[in-house]
Amino acid sequence: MIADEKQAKAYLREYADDSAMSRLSKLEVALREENDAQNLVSNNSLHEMWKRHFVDSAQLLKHLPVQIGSILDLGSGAGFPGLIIALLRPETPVTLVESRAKRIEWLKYAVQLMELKNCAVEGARVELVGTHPYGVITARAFAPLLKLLKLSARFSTSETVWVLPKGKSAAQEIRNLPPRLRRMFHVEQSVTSDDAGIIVGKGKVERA
Ligand SMILES: C[S@@+](CC[C@H](N)C(=O)[O-])C[C@H]1O[C@@H](n2cnc3c(N)ncnc32)[C@H](O)[C@@H]1O
Repeated sequence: MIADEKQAKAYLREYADDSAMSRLSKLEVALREENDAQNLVSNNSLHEMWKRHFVDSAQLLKHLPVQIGSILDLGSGAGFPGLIIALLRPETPVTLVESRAKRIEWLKYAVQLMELKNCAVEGARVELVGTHPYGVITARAFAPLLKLLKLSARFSTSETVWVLPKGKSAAQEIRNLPPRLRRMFHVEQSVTSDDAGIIVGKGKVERA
């Protein structure tokens, strides 16, 4: 389990070269500033930004397939997890979907600041985004699992991998699914909290 910011940086070092580490530092400074103007992340997470946001996002990489067509992050908000995944998987196209105007502006700024050529911001409600197949669908703190699946089923194929950080509720949310969906998903342990789980699954959601 990652205990503190020092361990969080050491964890990220396994995925990030010097350039990526320096871009994470830039993101940290910019996010602190922007958080004064809009509430992007909770103030009590600011003293543990590397653990609570950067590692919490980067840990999803170990659940992704080696070959991915492209990644969809729903309700990206401050940019987690999509912004961090885009930084650490520069060869993979990542789309961040966010509906709130100030957050869309922030995400566009952060993509530029971090010089991410593989990251697009779709500034719209998920319901209005054009249907394309994605290799990976992710979302953190976006919606309860069943609602999330209803909103994003049309982006999935038989090869889609779902990677959904969910906190304490992960196992219960799977139990609440109808049986045909329940079979698709399991919970992996988070490295940022003993209590937190990541819902991982594969396949097309036909009807949620
Ligand atoms: C609680 S925040 C989580 C942000 C980020 N994923 C994180 O974990 O830090 C949820 C975000 O989803 C966005 N959102 C909610 N409903 C949406 C929708 N239907 N389409 C697109 N974005 C949505 C909100 O504007 C908000 O920024």
